[in-house]
Amino acid sequence: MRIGVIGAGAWGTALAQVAVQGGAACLWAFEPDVVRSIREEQENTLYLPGIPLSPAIRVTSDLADLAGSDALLVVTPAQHMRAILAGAPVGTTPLLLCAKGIEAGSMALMSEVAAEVCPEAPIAVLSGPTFAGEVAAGLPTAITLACEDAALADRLAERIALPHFRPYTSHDVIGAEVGGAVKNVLAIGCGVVEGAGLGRNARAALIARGFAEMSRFGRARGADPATLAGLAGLGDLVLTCSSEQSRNFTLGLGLGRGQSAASLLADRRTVAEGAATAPVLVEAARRAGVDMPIAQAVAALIAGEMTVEEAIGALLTRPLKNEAQ
Ligand SMILES: NC(=O)c1ccc[n+]([C@@H]2O[C@H](COP(=O)([O-])OP(=O)(O)OC[C@H]3O[C@@H](n4cnc5c(N)ncnc54)[C@H](O)[C@@H]3O)[C@@H](O)[C@H]2O)c1
Ligand SMILES: O=P(O)(O)OC[C@H](O)CO
Repeated sequence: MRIGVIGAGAWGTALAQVAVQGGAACLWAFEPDVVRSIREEQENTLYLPGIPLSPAIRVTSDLADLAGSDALLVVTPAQHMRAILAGAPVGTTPLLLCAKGIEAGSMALMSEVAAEVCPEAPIAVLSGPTFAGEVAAGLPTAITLACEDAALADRLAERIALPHFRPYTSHDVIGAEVGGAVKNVLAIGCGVVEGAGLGRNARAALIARGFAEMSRFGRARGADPATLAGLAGLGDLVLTCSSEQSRNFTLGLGLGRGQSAASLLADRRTVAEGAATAPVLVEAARRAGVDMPIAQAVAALIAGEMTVEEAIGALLTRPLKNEAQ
C-alpha cells in the first residue's frame, strides 16, 4: 500500500517516518524550505529538528505527486484542512484524518469537512496520545484508528503498525475526533493551572472535570463513551495535560504566568489547535445545551475577556452539584 502524507509539520513527518517502514511513503510539505531540508539533510529542521529521517521518504511540494496513493494521511492543521483537501488528488482514495480540532465557522469535525470536500473518499480517523518526537524516535506508542468500515480499519492498521507503534481499531469516528479536539482545549486549562501555581490537586480536578465535559459533549455528538475512556479521549487528555512537550499545555502555562494570548500566539510557527478550537467548541456546546465551564473559561482567557484570577474565581464559585451531573 503506497501512503501519501499531506502536511509535513511535526506529526506528518513522524507519520511518514512510521509509514515508510512498511512500504512506499510520499510526504507533501507546504513550505519549500521543509522539502529542501528533508531532501538534503534527511531532517525536518523547521518542525521536527534533531530527528534523523529515513532517506526512503519521498518529499514533494506538489500535491499532484500524491496521485496513485492507496491511502492519504491528512495531517494539516484543522483550520487549513478544507483548503488543502480541495486541491489534493483524492477521488476514491481512503483518507486517514490526523488533525485534532473543530473548524471555525462551520463548527464541523474533520470527518464532516472531508465528507463535504471529498464525497467519494472513505474516511478514517487516527487519534491518541502521540507526541510526534517520541513516535519519530521509535518510542512505544498506542493510538486509535477509527473507521465505520471495519475491513478498511484493519487494512490501514496493518499497513501502519510497527512493533513500537500500535493502532487499536474502533468503529467510532466521532468519538475519536471529539476526544482529540476537546483535550487540546483542556490542556490549555491545565497549563494555566500549572502556570498560576494552583497545585497538583487542582490539576487532577481539572483533568477529571474536563473529562466529564468531554464526555457530555461527546454524548451530544453521538460518540461511544468507551472511545472517550480510551486512547483518543482520556489517554490523550492525560498525556497533554501533564507535559511541557504539549504546545497547548505550554500556551496555557504562559497564560497562567500572566502573558496575554495575543503575545503568546503572535508569530508562532507551530500550531496550538486548542486556541482555535476553544471558541468553536464553546459555541457548539451552547447550541447543543451542553455545560462546559472549563472550556468556556479557556475560550474567555484566549479572547482576553477574563483574567486568570477571574476565570479561576468563576469556576470555583459555581453552585455545588452532584458529581455525576
Ligand atoms: N505534533 C504532535 O505531536 C501531534 C500529534 C498528534 C496530532 N497532531 C495534530 O496534527 C495536526 C498538525 O500538527 P503538527 O504538530 O504536525 O503541526 P506543526 O505545528 O508541527 O506545524 C505546523 C503545520 O502547519 C502547516 N501550515 C502552516 N500554514 C499553513 C497554511 N497556510 N496552509 C496549510 N498548512 C499550513 C505547516 O506546513 C505545518 O505542517 C494538528 O491538528 C495537531 O493537533 C500533532
Ligand atoms: O503538542 P500538542 O498539545 O498539540 O499535543 C500533541 C498531540 O496531540 C498529543 O497527542
